[in-house]
Order: sequence, then C-alpha cells, then structure tokens
Amino acid sequence: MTLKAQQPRVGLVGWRGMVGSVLMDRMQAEGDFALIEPVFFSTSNAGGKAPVQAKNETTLKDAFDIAQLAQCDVILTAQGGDYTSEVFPKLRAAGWNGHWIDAASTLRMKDDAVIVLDPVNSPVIRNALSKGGRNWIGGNCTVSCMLMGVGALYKAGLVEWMTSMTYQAASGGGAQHMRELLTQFGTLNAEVRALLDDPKSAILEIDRKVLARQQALSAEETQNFGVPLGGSLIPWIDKDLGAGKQPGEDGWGTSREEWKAGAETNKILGQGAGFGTPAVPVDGFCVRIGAMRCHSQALTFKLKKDVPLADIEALIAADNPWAKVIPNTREATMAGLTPVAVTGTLDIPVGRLRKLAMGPEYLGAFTIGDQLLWGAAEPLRRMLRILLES
Ligand SMILES: NC(=O)C1=CN([C@@H]2O[C@H](COP(=O)(O)OP(=O)(O)OC[C@H]3O[C@@H](n4cnc5c(N)ncnc54)[C@H](OP(=O)(O)O)[C@@H]3O)[C@@H](O)[C@H]2O)C=CC1
Ligand SMILES: N[C@@H](CC(=O)OP(=O)(O)O)C(=O)O
Repeated sequence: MTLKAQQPRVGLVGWRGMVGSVLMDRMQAEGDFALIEPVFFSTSNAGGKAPVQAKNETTLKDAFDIAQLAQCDVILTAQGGDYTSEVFPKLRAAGWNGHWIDAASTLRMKDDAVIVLDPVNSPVIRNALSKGGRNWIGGNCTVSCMLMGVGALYKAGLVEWMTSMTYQAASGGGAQHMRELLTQFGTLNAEVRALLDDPKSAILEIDRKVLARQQALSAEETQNFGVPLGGSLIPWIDKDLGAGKQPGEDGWGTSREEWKAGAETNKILGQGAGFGTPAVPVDGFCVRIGAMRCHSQALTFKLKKDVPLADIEALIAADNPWAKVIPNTREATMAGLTPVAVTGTLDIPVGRLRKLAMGPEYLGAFTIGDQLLWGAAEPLRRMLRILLES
C-alpha cells in the first residue's frame, strides 16, 4: 500500500496524554497535519469534540471500535501498552492491513516489528518497508537518545562493547511521577524553609530535618515511585527480570530497562538475533533521578581499535543534524551538557569525550536527550513522514 497519492486517514490515539501532546506539537510544527486526514480517537470521551487539528472528522471516535479503526490507513498511538495489547491483535485479526505506529514497548521485539529511529536505522526501516512491513514501534527512550548521540560509533563498526550508567528523569514514569517529584521537593523545602531563611542556621540541622521528612513521607506521597525520589535516587527502573535465572545467564538480577539497552540497541541497528550480524554487548545500570524530562547517560566504550579522539568527535558530529559534540571543558559542559540546557530541544549533546585510564581503546562519553522528543514522539512522527513519502 502506498500512501503518497492521497491524504491518508491517520487515526490518532493517545494524543492528549503527555507523549501524545508532545507528538501533536511536533506534528503541528512540522506541518504534518496538512498531509493527512487526521481521525482522533479516545478511550474515555467518544463523541466529544476533536482538537483543532481535525478537518472533516470533528468528533472523537471510540478507540476500542475496531470497525472505525480499520477505516484508517495508519494508526499512530501513544496510548500505552495496555491499549496496544487489547486492540492491536483484534484489529489485525479483523484483516486490517494498515500501518501501526506505536510508542509502547509491547510489540517492539516481535519479529514483524521494526524499532523506528530513522536517523540511525533508515536502511533497516526501508528494507522492512520494501518487504511489506506494517508495524513500526518507537524505541525505549534511553536507547533512542543514546543512539541519536553516539550511533555513529556503532555504524562505523567500532564498538566491541558498551556499558551505560543512566540518570533517568521522572517523566519516564509518566505525568503523575513528575507531579510527585515536584510535590516532594516542595514538601522538603517547606520543612526547612525557616532554617534556610536564617543564614546562621546549622546545615547539619537542615540536613537532619530533611532526612527525617524524607523518611516520613507517606504512602500517598510516594505512591508513584514507591520510595522518596526528591533529594534521593532509585537504582531500579521497570520490572525485575531476574527471577529464576542463574548467575551469568541473561537476566540475572537485571531490570527490564537495563535489558532493553542491549536488546533494543542491537535490534535498531539490525544486528544480533535474526539479523545474521553478531550482537554487540550493551549493559549497565538504569537509575531514576530527580530530573524532569531529560535522560542523561554516562557511557563507557571498549572500541575495537585505538581511534584518535578527534576522529571520534568528527564521526559523531557528522552523523546527524541533532548530535552535538560538546568540548570536554568545564565551561562547555556546564553550559551545554545538562538536562536544563537540553529540555524542549531536539539536540542530543555528547560531551565528556575522553580516553579512559584503562587504555586507548576505552572511551568515555556523556550524553543527554529529551525523553519525550527523541525518546518518544519524534521517531513516531518521522515514521509517519516516511510512510507518506514512500
Ligand atoms: N512517559 C514516557 O516517557 C514514555 C511513554 N511511552 C509510551 O506512551 C504511553 C503513554 O504515556 P504518557 O503519554 O506518559 O501517558 P498519559 O497518562 O499522559 O496519557 C495516556 C492516556 O491517558 C488518558 N488520560 C486520562 N486522564 C488524562 C489527563 N488528565 N490528561 C491527559 N490524558 C489523560 C488519555 O487517553 P484518552 O484521551 O483516551 O482518555 C491519554 O491518551 C506509555 O504508556 C508508554 O507506552 C513511551 C516512551 C516514553
Ligand atoms: N521506562 C522508561 C519510559 C518508557 O516508557 O520506556 P518504554 O517505552 O521502554 O516502556 C523510563 O521509565 O524512563
């Protein structure tokens, strides 16, 4: 099915959620709505008024109505994994042959699904498209942001292995998690505000009171993260894959977020299981911190050979328009390599690039990405454009 000659019907599901809202903003900014007949779906308000981007279809359709969904050429969903699990099989079983573009992880590792990140894996996408591929799934936010930054090293075949230590923002858990983090910060501040206002107060008294308040946070005040995050961190993200495994086997003590790093990186690049090219080992620790919506990562590479740092920087800088090499100086790092500097932009800065003490094949790097843009919304809207132009 080619979409080029028409204004295809694109069903939008999850458009008012956090990821969906960022997606809508980007589609608006890039003029995507001019190229499609958008059809807006809702799981909670069928019959309500569609948003301003609607053209002919101005009421919300029921997102569980398979017949309505089946009238779309493309369905673009950021509604979440439960929705995908419920609706996608029914839609395919009903004979729907359209393109399914999805932010949720549910279908990512299926053989007939491609993880889309076209600045990194355009050949993989186009190959699948030429073979009749219909399922296009956005990657894990940490993996997508990492590959947007340092994908050049993988494409050049330089990586023997990589380990990542992540600093992941509250937004990765969803909107309620962001609110909970900010509420905790406010609660802690309120606890010691009088002492902070007094320049002569003792810092250890402030520290003691903050800790006491953190430890006293109620179940309601920590209902999303489970434990305090404001002024703390949580070195575990997503499910525990460890149960029942033996030491040394895949999955031993690994969080699902950590497992995705290796599995998805290799699938995005079209290597590893099912592709005939060996997988590159990628592993590390995923940590939730008190940032709002940027995921940061410290990376260690074992390169296959000693490549001069200037060549590495040139490869990264030339790879795509969004990867930006940040000079490895204190000033440049503080100015350009923080979540605050990156949030709301499509830039993927890569800094702290240096050879490590272990030897000239060991490379360190630090990279940051807005996990709602390259980490979620942007690869999806770009996949829609690929379909529109194919
Ligand atoms: N958060 C993230 O960082 C990432 C999320 N994803 C995927 O995207 C999915 C959606 O995530 P996210 O956008 O954070 O989820 P949200 O909870 O923000 O939105 C999901 C749906 O909740 C419904 N909803 C209910 N109440 C509200 C409200 N007050 N405001 C807005 N929507 C509301 C909406 O459906 P309706 O309009 O039908 O009622 C909406 O589409 C995730 O489940 C995940 O699969 C992927 C990558 C990153
Ligand atoms: N798990 C990510 C967010 C996310 O939605 O990831 P995935 O799309 O792989 O489920 C985080 O918590 O930061």
